[in-house]
Amino acid sequence: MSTPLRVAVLGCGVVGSQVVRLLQENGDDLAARIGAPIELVGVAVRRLDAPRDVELAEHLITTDAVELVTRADLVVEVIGGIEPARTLILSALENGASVVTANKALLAEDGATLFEAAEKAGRDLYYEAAVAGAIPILRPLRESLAGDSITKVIGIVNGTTNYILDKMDSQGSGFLEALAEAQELGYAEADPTADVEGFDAAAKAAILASLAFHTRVTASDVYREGISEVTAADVASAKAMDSVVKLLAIVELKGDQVGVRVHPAMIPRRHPLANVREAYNAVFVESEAAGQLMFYGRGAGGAPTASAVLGDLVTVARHRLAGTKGAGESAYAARAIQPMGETLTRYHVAIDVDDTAGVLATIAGAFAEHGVSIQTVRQEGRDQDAQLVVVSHDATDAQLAATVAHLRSMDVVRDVTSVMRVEGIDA
Ligand SMILES: NC(=O)c1ccc[n+]([C@@H]2O[C@H](COP(=O)([O-])OP(=O)(O)OC[C@H]3O[C@@H](n4cnc5c(N)ncnc54)[C@H](O)[C@@H]3O)[C@@H](O)[C@H]2O)c1
Ligand SMILES: N[C@@H](CCO)C(=O)O
Ligand code: NA
Repeated sequence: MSTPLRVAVLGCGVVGSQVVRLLQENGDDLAARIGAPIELVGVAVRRLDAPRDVELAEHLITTDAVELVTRADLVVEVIGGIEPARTLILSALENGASVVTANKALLAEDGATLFEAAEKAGRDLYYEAAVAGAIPILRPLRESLAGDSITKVIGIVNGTTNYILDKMDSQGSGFLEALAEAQELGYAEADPTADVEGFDAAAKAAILASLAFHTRVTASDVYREGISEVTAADVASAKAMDSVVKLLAIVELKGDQVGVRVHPAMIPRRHPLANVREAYNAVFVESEAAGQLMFYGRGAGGAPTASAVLGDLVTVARHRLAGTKGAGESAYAARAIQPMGETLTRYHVAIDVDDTAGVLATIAGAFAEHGVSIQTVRQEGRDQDAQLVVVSHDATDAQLAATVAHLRSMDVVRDVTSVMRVEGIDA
């Protein structure tokens, strides 16, 4: 066998500790699969005395990540966040190391700098763990589907928010209670705002859009709404329509433009994404020749994420041994981003109205005034007032937003109790 490949792991938290565990437990198999032994030369941590979920020889632990990357052939970055992760990855590449990272926040903010550095260094930068954890989705987009034309990717790509929405739907749990459980289980980001407000899903949407459409999409290009405004009333309203609320990431090709958005949406319970429970993720891909493909599995958690990291590590190690590297960034198409206002969406709107003659026609008139056609209306009478639940046909997001603003200003409208986009039913 060849001389050992030296591996440095940066960060020993939820994911890092599982990467270290698998490296230590599966060393012989990994060596056989790669064709060279893997030698763990160090694990960079923030604090030497912090409790860790993995047994680790003391001489391997260091707080000097900068020094550690200078003595590794393969660097695994699982610290997260922008700095010092970016500087460490750049310095690893400059030193000739191949890099594996799970850091979607960094890739979505400044992937271009990292990809250019990897290209310049002639080294690999792999990041399967960054999107949908254990699910192989980036490699299928980069490699298996490289000969096809992808038209749309729609997915549940954040485990924490899916866990919260699932518990609200199935157990009537409160938002904060479900979030605390998701944090306890290791699904949430260090700052769970990234999950709850959709930043994490938006970073993943940017990465998916870049790969699917061969263009550069950054986190700031993504239209983003999180789930902090989703109420028990929204969840109940969805239930009444035999639907569920999910946080969706949707990236699609619209002519020459790329639509890229993250927001909660109601989807019918019969839709396959409706059955994605707890912290599971699922991603649908539609492409011209292959048609529809679905990827499903654990999108968060230490061991599942470490599985994707190790898969990349084996790949980049094999490349090192063969004196080659994988394909770099493919951004030749340079597409513009479609403004959210021009995106075709559908709305579900629940409205408390005065139960008087002609109210239905008045409400329908408001939709018509903004050019929005109605698909269904359900009315429930309740003493002096009534609730109307309207589901629109496809209209631009701008038309729908204007309709809701108009409804809110009307005398017959007591309250607009739920507004949510609808996905997954035929227009
Ligand atoms: N947890 C998941 O389910 C999951 C899934 C996919 C991707 N990720 C990504 O993996 C990365 C790590 O996530 P995590 O959940 O393990 O986070 P974590 O907070 O549990 O672990 C990060 C660790 O890095 C350490 N650290 C911070 N600064 C450091 C420094 N300068 N040097 C060395 N160590 C330092 C922290 O002390 C912490 O232990 C993030 O990019 C995250 O987005 C996480
Ligand atoms: N915090 C993320 C981790 C996986 O990327 C989630 O909940 O999905
Ligand atoms: Na993945």
